[in-house]
Amino acid sequence: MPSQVSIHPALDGGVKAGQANFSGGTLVCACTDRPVKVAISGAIAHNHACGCTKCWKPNGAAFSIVAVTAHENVKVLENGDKLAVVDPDALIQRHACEACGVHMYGPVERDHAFKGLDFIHPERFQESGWPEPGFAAFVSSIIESGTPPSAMASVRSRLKELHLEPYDCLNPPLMDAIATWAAKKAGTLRE
Ligand SMILES: N[C@@H](CCC(=O)N[C@@H](CSCO)C(=O)NCC(=O)O)C(=O)O
Ligand SMILES: [Zn+2]
Ligand SMILES: [Zn+2]
Repeated sequence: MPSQVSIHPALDGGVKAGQANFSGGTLVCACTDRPVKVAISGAIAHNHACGCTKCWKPNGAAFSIVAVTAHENVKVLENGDKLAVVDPDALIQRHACEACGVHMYGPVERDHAFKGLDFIHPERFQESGWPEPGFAAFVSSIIESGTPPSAMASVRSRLKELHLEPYDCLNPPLMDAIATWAAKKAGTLRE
């Protein structure tokens, strides 16, 4: 039954619409003692559910909720000494709280279409109203974290029911942006 498949605790009851004019807030990790706090002073974009193994997910979630914001919007407010980069070789330099594991922000500093953007998890905002996820990315990747392949039809069906169109990479606008950047860099596209 599609409705029995769990996607993420914040989405399973239906995707709650956010506010289009949301202009940031404070991200807080899961620690009760000395929580890490990060200010986001601007809009977020491209919010999506992500099934990849690299994004932080709460316990029991098959998908993360992840969006981007401009790097200049990100400022560590409190307890930044608890942060460490999860994988220094990754494109996204995910800064995680070493005590609770929550990823607080992940800048892209490498020469890439996403350079200058930071990946963040809007569900960690202490404020409500963040724009809801609009699609599901890296859906097939949930198999890599243990979802049986036989469950994938139900998962995709449930994502569609939640109006989160499933893609096995990013959605077409983001894939087009990556390809456009690559083509311009290679000199095959000049417009
Ligand atoms: N199958 C792999 C996919 C990992 C992956 O490529 N993740 C994407 C999406 S993260 C948010 O949308 C990505 O861009 N990763 C770059 C990075 O992690 O630095 C898996 O599941 O591990
Ligand atoms: Zn923490
Ligand atoms: Zn991901």
